[in-house]
Formats: sequence, structure tokens, C-alpha cells
Amino acid sequence: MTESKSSPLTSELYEYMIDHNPPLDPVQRALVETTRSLLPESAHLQVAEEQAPLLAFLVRLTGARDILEIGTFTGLSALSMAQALPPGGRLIALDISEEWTAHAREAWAKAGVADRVELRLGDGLESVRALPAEPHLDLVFLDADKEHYVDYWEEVVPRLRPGGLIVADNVFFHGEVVDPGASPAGEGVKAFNDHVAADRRMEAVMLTVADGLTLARKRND
Ligand SMILES: C[S@@+](CC[C@H](N)C(=O)[O-])C[C@H]1O[C@@H](n2cnc3c(N)ncnc32)[C@H](O)[C@@H]1O
Repeated sequence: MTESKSSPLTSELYEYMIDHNPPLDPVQRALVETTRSLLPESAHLQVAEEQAPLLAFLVRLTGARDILEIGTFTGLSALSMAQALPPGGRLIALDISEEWTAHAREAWAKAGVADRVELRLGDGLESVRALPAEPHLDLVFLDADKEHYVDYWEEVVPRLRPGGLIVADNVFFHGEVVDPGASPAGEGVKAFNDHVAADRRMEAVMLTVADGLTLARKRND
């Protein structure tokens, strides 16, 4: 068995990491707090706090101008990526819940990025299939229904520009990916991880960020 060199993430170490990352801005912080107070049952769906600056970093690093987000919830990940877009850049956000994304719309407006974000409500897979078929996306953040991660991947890869990036969240699915009795969502993520690892069109690395995060670049060679 390969030995891990990862330091166990104690609460103290986690706080230390948060303290040494770019802090959430006031709109982002308020969104985290509103989500926790108004939606206590569902707040766990929100991306981890450290993922907001990471996503912004990836947008700036790649210079992404055309971003697709699949799974928006109350809008923290989209907010963070939209704030990092260059002038003229845009983000299409997909979700099925009008109720949850109402909070997202409010936060985007408060942060002054509503003009660069387009929310499309409905089934995510149908919405992706309705996008132009040719390569036009620079970055895709995949964070919706886990049972369909492989289907999303298959729709998104051909629409990604060469060199484009897919960021997939929850690739550990709370540890279920190594559990023989995984839930349907856990099985969906397991199938996704195997699918990604075998896909020669992409170069992918799986990282121990929050609940597991895969970064995959479309080969241009
Ligand atoms: C983990 S949350 C997304 C968290 C979000 N990225 C954030 O920053 O807080 C997953 C989202 O996927 C959405 N979702 C679930 N099934 C969906 C579907 N079939 N089509 C589109 N969205 C879906 C849910 O409504 C939920 O808001």
C-alpha cells in the first residue's frame, strides 16, 4: 500500500490554512452566513470556504473567459469565479432549484457581477446539451447531481477548448468511493473517477482538497 505524505487535517491545521488564504470578501462571507442561517439543512451543499479563493485563482491562472458551472446552489462558487473573470468574460450557471439560486442572484447583484453571470434553471444535463456543440468553454466547474457526473463529463469534454480545464468537486464523496456499499451518488462518483482516469483526451489529477477535487486539462497535443 502506498504511504500517504499528507498531514492529517486537524481543526487547528484547517484554521491555520484558512488564516493563510485570501479571506472571503464581505459579500462572500455574508453568503456563507446567510446560507447557514436560512438553509441549515442544506448548507453542507455549499463549497468549502477554501474553495472560493482556489476557484478564483484557477480562473486567473487559466485566463478563462467562458465558464460553465453545473450546480450553483446559493452561488458561492459562481460568485468567486465571476469576480475573477477578465473584462468581457462570462459565466453560465446551471441549477434546478429556483429557491436556492434566488440567494445566488441576490449575492451576485450585491457584488456587482450579475451582468456577467447567466443563470439557467432546469435539468443540468439538458441545459449542457443545449449549449453549442463546438469547443467554446475555457473552464467548467462540475458540482451537481453525482449520479450523472460521467454524463456531464461526456457532454462537456467536446465543448471544452484545447487546454481548457474541468474542476470536479466531491470526488471522494465523503469517503464512499472506497466503500463497497456506496450510495447511488457514491457509485456515480466512483464510475466518474474511473472514467476520468481512463480518458486519454484529458490529463487529470485528483487532489485532497475538501471532499476531493479533480482538475483535468484538455490535451492540445
Ligand atoms: C453541491 S450543490 C452546489 C454547490 C455550489 N457550487 C456552491 O458553491 O455552493 C449541488 C447543486 O446541484 C443542483 N442540482 C442537483 N441536481 C441537479 C440537476 N439534475 N440539474 C441541475 N442542477 C442540479 C442542486 O440544486 C444543488 O444546488
